[in-house]
Amino acid sequence: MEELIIATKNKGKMKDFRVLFEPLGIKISSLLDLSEPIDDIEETGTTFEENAAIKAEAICEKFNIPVIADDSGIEIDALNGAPGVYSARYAGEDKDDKTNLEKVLTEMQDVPQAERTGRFVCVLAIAQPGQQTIFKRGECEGTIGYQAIGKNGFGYDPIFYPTGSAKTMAEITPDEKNQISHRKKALDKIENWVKQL
Ligand SMILES: O=c1[nH]c(=O)c2ncn([C@@H]3O[C@H](COP(=O)(O)OP(=O)(O)OP(=O)(O)O)[C@@H](O)[C@H]3O)c2[nH]1
Ligand SMILES: [Mg+2]
Repeated sequence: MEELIIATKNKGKMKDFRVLFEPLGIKISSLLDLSEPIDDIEETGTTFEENAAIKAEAICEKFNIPVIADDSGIEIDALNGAPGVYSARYAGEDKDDKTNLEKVLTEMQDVPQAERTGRFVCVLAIAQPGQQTIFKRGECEGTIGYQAIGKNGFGYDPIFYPTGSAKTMAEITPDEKNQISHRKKALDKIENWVKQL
């Protein structure tokens, strides 16, 4: 197989995927790497599965080749599961990582440590011409900090402490993140599919 398209415009996700796909010897391209510009795909679903399917199927139909899409986010128990599927747009349609995490920190400022639990969720959808879309889910449990710490990663990584870690997801290295992340766990479940491409 020459290359696999990941139906995303998120550069942070693509960095994760490059680390994850490298050992498999597979070249991946995002929607930003293609020779023609791709219109934004509206995420009208209310679940990670629905949105991942919308993205994967739209691009699979367009190019008639296998496509993976990632729909992901952070679920915070004290916020009844928010931001959830709205993680990218939590503070507005301009999808700004910093204002998103600042909104969460403000909403969480009076929540005690014991109630600051949450998880990252990643659902991968695999769309293939003429076949039913396949879904795989990975989750990474942790707690929400009181301030943003660390420069690595993206999104909510600077406020997320994976269970058992004294460092945020943005303080650990990309390799360390990709051993424990929701994205890695979901990808592990499709490794055999990817290898047979
Ligand atoms: O700290 C984080 N570490 C992660 O590992 C992570 N994975 C997802 N997220 C958050 O969830 C949104 C996804 O929303 P999303 O799946 O709709 O993606 P997106 O709109 O950014 O890009 P696309 O793939 O749709 O083109 C992202 O923007 C982030 O805010 C993460 N935050
Ligand atoms: Mg999106």
